[in-house]
Amino acid sequence: MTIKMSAKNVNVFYGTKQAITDVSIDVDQDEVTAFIGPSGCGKSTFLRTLNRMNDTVASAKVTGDIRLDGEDIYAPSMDVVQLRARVGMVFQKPNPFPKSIFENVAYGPRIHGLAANKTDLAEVVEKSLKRAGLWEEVKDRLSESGTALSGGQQQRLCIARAIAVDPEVILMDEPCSALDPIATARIEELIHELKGRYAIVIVTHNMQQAARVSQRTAFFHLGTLVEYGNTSDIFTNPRQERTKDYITGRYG
Ligand SMILES: Nc1ncnc2c1ncn2[C@@H]1O[C@H](COP(=O)(O)OP(=O)(O)OP(=O)(O)O)[C@@H](O)[C@H]1O
Repeated sequence: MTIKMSAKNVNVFYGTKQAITDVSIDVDQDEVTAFIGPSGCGKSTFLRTLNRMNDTVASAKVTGDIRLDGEDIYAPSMDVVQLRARVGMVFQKPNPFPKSIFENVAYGPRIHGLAANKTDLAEVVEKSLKRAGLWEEVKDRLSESGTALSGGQQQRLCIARAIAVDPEVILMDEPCSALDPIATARIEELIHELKGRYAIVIVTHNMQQAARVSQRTAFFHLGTLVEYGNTSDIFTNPRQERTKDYITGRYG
C-alpha cells in the first residue's frame, strides 16, 4: 500500500456535539476507498476533514492529525485553496457553475495559473472533459450552459472541473445519489478509469456500489470507524459483529 493521506486520532465536533470520535485511517494512492455506514454515522463529516471543507462550517472543530504525502494539512502554513485543488471534491448534487461548459472546466486552471495562454487552456479543458468521459457529448456545444446538461452529464462536468486543476486525490460524497441507474453506471465506470491516476475516496449509501467500485472499505457507525480493510473481506468476512449486521441489512 502506498499511503497518500493519513488520518490519526481525528475528532470532529459541531459545537459541543461530537460527530467523529478518534478515527485513524490511511488512504491508498492507487486504490478506491469507500466509506459506508448508516445515515448520520459521520461519513460525510469525516470525508470533509480530508480537504478542510469543514472550515466552512462555523461550529465545526477538527482535532487530530491529517497528512497529505506526509504534510500536515491543518498546519497554519497550509494554503487551503491550494489544498482543495490537490484534494478535489465532487458533491452529492451536481453543482456546475451557471456558466458555459467550457468555463466550468477552465475556471480552476485559470485561477491557479495552470495554463500559459488560450491554446493551453483549451487543451486542459479538452483533456479534462475527455478524462471525465464527457468530451464526445459536449465538444460541439462548449459555450452552452453547464446547467443545461442532464444530471449525469452535470456530475461528469463536476468531475472534469475537479480533474482540470490536476488533483492528487478526489473525494466523492455520494456522487450518484441524485442520478438514475444508467448515469450511475457511467460514473462507476469512470471511477474505474480514474483509479490509479488519482487516489479516490467515495462516500456511498449503497453497499453494492461500494462493493463494485472500491478495493478498500471503511465502515463507520455512530461517529467511529468500526472496521477498515479490503472490500472483499469487509463484505464476505467482516471481523466485527456490527459490520456483519450492517452488511447483512440488519440495520441502516
Ligand atoms: N453542519 C452541521 N452542524 C451540526 N451538526 C451536523 C452538521 N453536519 C452534520 N452534523 C451532524 O453530524 C453527524 C454526522 O453527520 P454526517 O452528515 O457526517 O453523517 P453521514 O454518515 O454522512 O450521514 P448521511 O449518510 O445521512 O449523509 C449527524 O449527527 C449530523 O446531524
